[in-house]
Amino acid sequence: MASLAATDPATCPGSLQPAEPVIPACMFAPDRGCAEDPCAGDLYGDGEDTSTESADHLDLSNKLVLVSPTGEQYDSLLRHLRERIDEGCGETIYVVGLGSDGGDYGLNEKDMEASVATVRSLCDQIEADIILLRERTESAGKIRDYLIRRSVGEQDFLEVRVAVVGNVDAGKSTLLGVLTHGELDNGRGFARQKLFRHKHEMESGRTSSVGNDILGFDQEGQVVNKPDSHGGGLDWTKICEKSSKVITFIDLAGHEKYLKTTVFGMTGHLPDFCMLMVGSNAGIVGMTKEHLGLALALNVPVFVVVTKIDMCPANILQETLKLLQRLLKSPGCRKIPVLVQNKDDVIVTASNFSSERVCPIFQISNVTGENMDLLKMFLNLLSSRTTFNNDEPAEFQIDDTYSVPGVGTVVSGTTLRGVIRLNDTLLLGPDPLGAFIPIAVKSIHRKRMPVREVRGGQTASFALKKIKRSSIRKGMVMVSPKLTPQATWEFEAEILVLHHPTTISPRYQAMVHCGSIRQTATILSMNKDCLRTGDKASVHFRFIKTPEYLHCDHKLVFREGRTKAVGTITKVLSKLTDQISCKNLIYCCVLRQLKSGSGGRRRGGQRHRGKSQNAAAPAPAGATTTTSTS
Ligand SMILES: Nc1nc2c(ncn2[C@@H]2O[C@H](COP(=O)(O)OP(=O)(O)OP(=O)(O)O)[C@@H](O)[C@H]2O)c(=O)[nH]1
Repeated sequence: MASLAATDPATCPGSLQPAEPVIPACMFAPDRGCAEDPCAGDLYGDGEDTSTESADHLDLSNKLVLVSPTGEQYDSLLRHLRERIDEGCGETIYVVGLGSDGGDYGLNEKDMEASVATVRSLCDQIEADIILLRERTESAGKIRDYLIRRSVGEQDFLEVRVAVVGNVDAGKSTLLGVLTHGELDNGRGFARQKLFRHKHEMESGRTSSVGNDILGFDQEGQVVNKPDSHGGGLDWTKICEKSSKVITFIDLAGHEKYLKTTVFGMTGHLPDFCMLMVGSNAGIVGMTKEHLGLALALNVPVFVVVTKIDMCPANILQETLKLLQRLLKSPGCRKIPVLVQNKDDVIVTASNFSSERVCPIFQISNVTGENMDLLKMFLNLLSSRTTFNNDEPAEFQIDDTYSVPGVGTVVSGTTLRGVIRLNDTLLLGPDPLGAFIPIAVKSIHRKRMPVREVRGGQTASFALKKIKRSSIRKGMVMVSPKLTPQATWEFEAEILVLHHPTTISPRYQAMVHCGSIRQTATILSMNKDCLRTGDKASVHFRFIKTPEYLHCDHKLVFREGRTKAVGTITKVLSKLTDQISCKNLIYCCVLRQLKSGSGGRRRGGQRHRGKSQNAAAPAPAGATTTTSTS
């Protein structure tokens, strides 16, 4: 069984035995191969898992249950598989030959054949494709892992979003160039040239914008991307048509000066996973910890890709891996780092990845292509974390707007829940007064491909009827009229200050990122006098420019320069009375400061900018009329 400890430097050039003991990959294996496995019960994921028996009372824990199931057992197995596919957003890894009832593992040839025939028949019933991932031999025979993925038509594909972060020069753009264009790098920026979107990026070699690149996998798990032989461009429509799964990479800038864009990419583009890139020669430098912290704060599962192993001396690589593992295991991260070295490790880590605690680490070279196949296999096995329900009222968050000649105003973003169909009328808002207006969807594109509908978890662009681009901004939403949406100026959040040079106190202003909302907010009050790095508090915020559409439990990032806080919205103050009482609170605050003569003076490191006066001024128009015009 693969494990870090089993690494042989001789067989894996450039990769060395880490000095620290690390968790073996088999700890998470569905086969419970490690006797010392303390969490096997929780992480066990094979087809005969008894944990889902709530669906029915039948015992499906015997490895032979698939050989010749009774009618009742068959129905039960079908229900069980359906549930797992729904949970996995359209796919699951199914293990044949592994009972959870304590017997020997493995099936003989004949029983395996019969079991696989049963699984195939189950897959036919639910219209799913089945791909063999691996076969291994145990004491009583063979065990096989299959990927079962719901079949999708030409117009449909499973969608997984991966945010790509890491310090400048870690090789982010290069890896995306290599993955999506299928050509290796030359170590001097060849592969990344295909991705740069702005002239200055081409010249400086630095990513500044949020870029989207796609990688399609067909039903067999093979990459379908075929760059055009002339311009080297990718035909997204062709990729999507041929793919059963499309990975969208959200390529985020590594340089600190583009942190605002990076935070927006992480909050506004709703990544399912985060790929943290680390240059093996440079190690954990610059923005690496910052980006990791951001992903952890937003509860996005992270996997790490260590690049440039072709040019890194063995001792430096070892040092980087050691520091990386120490960082991941530290109390702030509480991850279980697992070094991925072969296909078994890929399957084991991918099937346990959504647990958020496992953190797979890949070591790759964009120049030689070493271990690229493992990374691709892992990407193909990742499943979306957004489950969707057809019956939920639709909600779509806007992260960009365009004016397309001949089409009109187009908005792009992510469908958070429900289904949006062509010609649906949704409510768009909030406008500066907090109002929502009815708007019809003229056409829908997914990855540049025209479609008739989009579902929760999918990104899309909508052409809208009779609306100017200037009246739409990032952070607005389009929602089903059933939701009777309300905009709000104020909210409460539990926040944790990750970094601040001095102290934060009421009237402090900073940029709030929440989903695709990006707006300055003022702290009106909090349950502590002031906040320092590491402090937690319940804080009352107020947007300074326009009201926004918010939900409780949404994650937020609050930042200004190097100051950063993360948190969760606990209360949305949308009622008129709430807001009036908050206005009173502001006046009291101003009065108190006038009396004490401290008005306008800097307190505890808080920054007073022109804008901060807005906070203490009477609420702007619309503040008292929280809203809903449908
Ligand atoms: N030898 C070698 N060079 C690499 C590898 N990966 C990337 N490079 C080189 O490293 C340099 C930086 O790579 P980029 O992809 O631009 O780095 P980045 O992380 O996207 O940087 P920003 O966009 O500025 O955040 C380029 O010259 C690449 O050719 C690798 O695996 N091996």
